[in-house]
Amino acid sequence: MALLELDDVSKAFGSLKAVDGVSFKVEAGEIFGIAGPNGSGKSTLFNIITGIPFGPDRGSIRFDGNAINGKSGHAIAGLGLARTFQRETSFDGLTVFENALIGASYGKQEKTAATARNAAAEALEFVGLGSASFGRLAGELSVFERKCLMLATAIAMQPRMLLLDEPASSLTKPEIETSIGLIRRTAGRGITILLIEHVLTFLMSLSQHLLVLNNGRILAAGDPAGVIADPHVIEAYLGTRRSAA
Ligand SMILES: Nc1ncnc2c1ncn2[C@@H]1O[C@H](COP(=O)(O)OP(=O)(O)OP(=O)(O)O)[C@@H](O)[C@H]1O
Repeated sequence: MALLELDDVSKAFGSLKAVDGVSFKVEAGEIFGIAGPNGSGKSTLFNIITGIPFGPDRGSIRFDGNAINGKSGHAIAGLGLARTFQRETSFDGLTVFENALIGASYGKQEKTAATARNAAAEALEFVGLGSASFGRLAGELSVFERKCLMLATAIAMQPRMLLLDEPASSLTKPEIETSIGLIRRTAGRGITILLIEHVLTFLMSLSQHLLVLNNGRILAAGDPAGVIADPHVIEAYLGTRRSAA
């Protein structure tokens, strides 16, 4: 059984079909990449999977055997599905440790206060925000550190699956390399990863499966090398993106 399964899922904003009849499966343990031009529906897809801030208009979404369409974002997170956001999102007035502790308080497993603190500390160390960073205010971190904090907060939830929305955006080349290693190591913890990214080298180096969206619909999906060689993909996406990636 797939860990995540979408069947004919759609979401419209007025007459705009942002996600239009999308079906795919993500197997446990894989890194599954999603590409597509600006406005193709990638973030909306993440929103409707996680229920943050809204679910789909129609279609079925199953996670770990549970129907999750229509459930609240809180309930979905509680089943072990965590996400990060395209823009660095943290509680800027709280410390690094307090942010991760909030993540650790969510998630599938009930945690005692001590277990939650351990999960928060371990996740922060894992992403490279060592104990010297714990007392810093999140709002004072660099963009890269804020992305690491967002990842640590999600990992502290101890999810089965993590949805990463453009983790490489606004990063320098060395930071992108570090981020690739970090995502590989995150998958190595047994966390299944669904990854949206514009930087194609990033997606290609990480993903076992690749899906390309265009105008809310699936343009191509499958083995990454085959997908990026698809003429429809080259026309709709890579033709304008390859030089920028
Ligand atoms: N809350 C909303 N209300 C109205 N329209 C929306 C809303 N969210 C997204 N859209 C529209 O839905 C379409 C898909 O947007 P979405 O953000 O999902 O695309 P994307 O592929 O993630 O784009 P990008 O790569 O630029 O982040 C766009 O036309 C966008 O303007």
